[in-house]
Amino acid sequence: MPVSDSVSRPDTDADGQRLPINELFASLQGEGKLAGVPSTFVRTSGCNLRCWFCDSYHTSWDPTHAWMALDEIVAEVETLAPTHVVVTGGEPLIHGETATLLSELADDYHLTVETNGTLETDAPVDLASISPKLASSTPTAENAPTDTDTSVWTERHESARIDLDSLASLVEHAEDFQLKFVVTGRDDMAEIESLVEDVRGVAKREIRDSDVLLMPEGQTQAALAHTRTAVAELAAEFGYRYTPRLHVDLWNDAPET
Ligand SMILES: C[S@@+](CC[C@H](N)C(=O)[O-])C[C@H]1O[C@@H](n2cnc3c(N)ncnc32)[C@H](O)[C@@H]1O
Ligand SMILES: Nc1nc2[nH]cc(C(=O)O)c2c(=O)[nH]1
Ligand code: SF4
Ligand SMILES: [Mg+2]
Repeated sequence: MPVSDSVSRPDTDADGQRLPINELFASLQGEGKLAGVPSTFVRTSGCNLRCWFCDSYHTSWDPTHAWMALDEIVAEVETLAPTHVVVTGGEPLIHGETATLLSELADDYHLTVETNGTLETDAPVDLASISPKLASSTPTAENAPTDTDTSVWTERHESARIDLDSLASLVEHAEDFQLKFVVTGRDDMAEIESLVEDVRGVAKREIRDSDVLLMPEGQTQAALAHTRTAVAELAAEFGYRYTPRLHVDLWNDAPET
């Protein structure tokens, strides 16, 4: 269960269901099995985790957003050209309304959900893009992207970051899935191997090595320059797939890309 999404809901809900939207834009899918595919991104705000490296700081550590009615979101998606929609965050599955949005889009769009894998959904999903968070993602006083005391999040993040039942449910539920790990270096590999085996043990669906993707940690082109070659070589060595971060290669850390 989410421990806190850091998003206070408005008092009234006269306009029907709404979601806190941080940004909504068309770009190319930059990560994973569909890298390069023109896609519309709907980024919800609020997260139940606090990765120290989060590249969407304004949806997790310091959430900002406009409350948009689901009809408004669908209308905005319809003004954009892509036939693929990526619902991301923050953690989109902390909001029950995300399932309604996905249902409303399902007939007309290919739907990817980017999720940290701690929550289940019964919504229609074509690609569950699951990014389980490793021990190396846990915030500490040294690495947290804020000066305020984050010790409460060190504990919350560490205790909430892996939920095997949710991981298995997401793997089983969607048309297709990927397990997309953010890799900081070789020290992450033992945990990845053991977690993949654990999920294989509970999921009633085959998880091929080609469903396991290693993605270099890095929010900027300069940071990725330090990680991508080593992570690509780890993928080759362990037999997993490598995914670039095309959007960072192309547009660095610009918003709405
Ligand atoms: C901002 S998250 C939102 C979705 C969800 N909360 C999650 O973590 O999967 C979108 C994707 O960016 C990845 N990500 C976030 N910060 C990153 C970083 N510094 N380097 C590489 N990938 C990162 C996440 O692992 C996830 O795959
Ligand atoms: N171009 C682009 N591709 C992405 N794939 C996953 C993203 C995300 O933030 O979830 C993302 C993103 O922010 N931009
Ligand atoms: S789970 Fe996703 S949105 Fe939440 S802090 Fe980690 S990378 Fe950011
Ligand atoms: Mg992103």
